[in-house]
Amino acid sequence: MAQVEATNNQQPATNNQQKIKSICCIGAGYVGGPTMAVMAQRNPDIKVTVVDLNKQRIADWNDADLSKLPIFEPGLDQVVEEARGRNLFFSTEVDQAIQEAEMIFISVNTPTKTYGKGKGMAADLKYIELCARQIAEVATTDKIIVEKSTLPVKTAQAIKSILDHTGNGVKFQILSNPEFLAEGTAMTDLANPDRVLIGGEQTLEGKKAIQALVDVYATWVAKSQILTTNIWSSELSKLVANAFLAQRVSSINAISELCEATEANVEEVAKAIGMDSRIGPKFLKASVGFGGSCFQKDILNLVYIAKSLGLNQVADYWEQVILMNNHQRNRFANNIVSTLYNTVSGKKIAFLGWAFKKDTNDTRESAAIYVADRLMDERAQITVYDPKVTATQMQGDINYLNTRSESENKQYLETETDPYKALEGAHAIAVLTEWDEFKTYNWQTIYNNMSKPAFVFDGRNVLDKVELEKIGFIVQSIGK
Ligand SMILES: NC(=O)c1ccc[n+]([C@@H]2O[C@H](COP(=O)([O-])OP(=O)(O)OC[C@H]3O[C@@H](n4cnc5c(N)ncnc54)[C@H](O)[C@@H]3O)[C@@H](O)[C@H]2O)c1
Ligand SMILES: O=c1ccn([C@@H]2O[C@H](COP(=O)(O)OP(=O)(O)O[C@H]3O[C@H](CO)[C@@H](O)[C@H](O)[C@H]3O)[C@@H](O)[C@H]2O)c(=O)[nH]1
Repeated sequence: MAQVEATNNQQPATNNQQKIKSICCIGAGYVGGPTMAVMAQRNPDIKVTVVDLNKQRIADWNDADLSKLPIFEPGLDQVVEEARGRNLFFSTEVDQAIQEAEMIFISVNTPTKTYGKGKGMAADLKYIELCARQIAEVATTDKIIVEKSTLPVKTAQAIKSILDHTGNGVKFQILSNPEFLAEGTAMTDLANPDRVLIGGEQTLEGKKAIQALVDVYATWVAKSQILTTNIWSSELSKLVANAFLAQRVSSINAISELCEATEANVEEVAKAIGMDSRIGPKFLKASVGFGGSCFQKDILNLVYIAKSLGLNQVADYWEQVILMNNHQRNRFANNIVSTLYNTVSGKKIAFLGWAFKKDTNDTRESAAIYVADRLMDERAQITVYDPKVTATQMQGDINYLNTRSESENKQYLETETDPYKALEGAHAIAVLTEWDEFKTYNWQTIYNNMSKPAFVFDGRNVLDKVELEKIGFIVQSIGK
């Protein structure tokens, strides 16, 4: 990123610089909601309207009871409470919000395609295109369009082409402003970002648009942290950032298997290599595998782009990050089966955690889903406790895989809202998410109520192995 072209983000706004007064964000999801809440909180003079087609989602954002917000994110409720109704609004009136806004963020989902060309790899841009068409149809005044969603490099060209062919004289500037927040820490990431990246056309009009967005962020982000680039560098940097992060997780997970085979300890290895300032200590936590809506989707997208350009070695290199992650999940599930004397049929396996990481209710691509599916194939009886994920969500996640009928899934997958009940009578416990509360449980009571031998498979290395072994558990961790 240090190599990308820097522009004039240190310069103050000139007299003819546009000062944004009204923002609309299309998409009230995990990104649109928290991002706009912070933007509104930090810019009380700007009216920020977040719109979505999903009526229930908008109703939940407007719920007077802040515990009903559609997204669980520590600290989000306070920010919403401060700004909502003042200059932050959630609405289903998409056309009206588009018309009123000078700047429109597109923050809709860009999932992996499930059909046609690029199926299983390319990003599905149908929601993005729909937004562009709707803006083109409705807009009567000039607008700055901001790509907030994660998009393949060169998407701005397609958006521009749609917008520029309206024939009604309205002028659009397209910016790329990818979001780097991580779920569970979204509010601190947004309040104090490592960097804000803004890409735009390197023309006078493009630079003005970039400056208008820089000014929105500059009310709370130091200008030195606001990086402006050409639009393609910005689009591509988002995919590359996720690929590098995921690559670190797959790298340490690959080493975890080597550690298990050699009596090395992956945490000691991670510490030893992480103290090298060139490597750094972050994102070296071995686990049952990464999940989340972004890593897999974005790497597949990168792989697809490379393949489309005939860059097969580049594609293969990055695809390996995904293959290693799939391997790590399978390895974890297979190890449970082999340790439990090669059969889990009819045995109760209790899962602690279903979310893809702690402090979120998001389950997209969570390793828990794949581990459960594998164990259900072996006819294990799974009981899950997660402090934030609902039973409906868990059933939906398993049904989405289409491995077996919904009624069979119901038969093999149960949910408990009390962790001690979930663990009672279990043959084995599998820790799938690193929720802090798991460390505080009374493990002696849990042991007393389990079938013996009592196994723990700690897919997150969060429990105290030595203490659990003292109680009598047989504990298997990752990479040690
Ligand atoms: N989740 C994250 O942590 C994260 C972080 C950085 C970037 N991103 C990227 O941000 C984008 C959004 O991700 P998300 O997790 O917020 O998705 P999401 O599914 O939680 O939210 C997207 C929302 O857009 C709405 N929507 C879709 N089409 C619409 C339309 N035409 N008009 C109005 N609303 C529409 C959907 O109803 C949905 O509520 C994706 O490209 C993702 O890759 C996500
Ligand atoms: O050392 C680590 C770090 C993470 N993980 C796992 O990796 C996944 C992703 O974690 P994280 O990156 O913290 O959460 P996300 O919300 O998916 O955030 C990533 O994806 C977002 C969407 O693009 C980006 O904005 C963020 O910068 C990027 O960190 C989770 O399952 C984690 O448990 C590990 O197993 N070991």
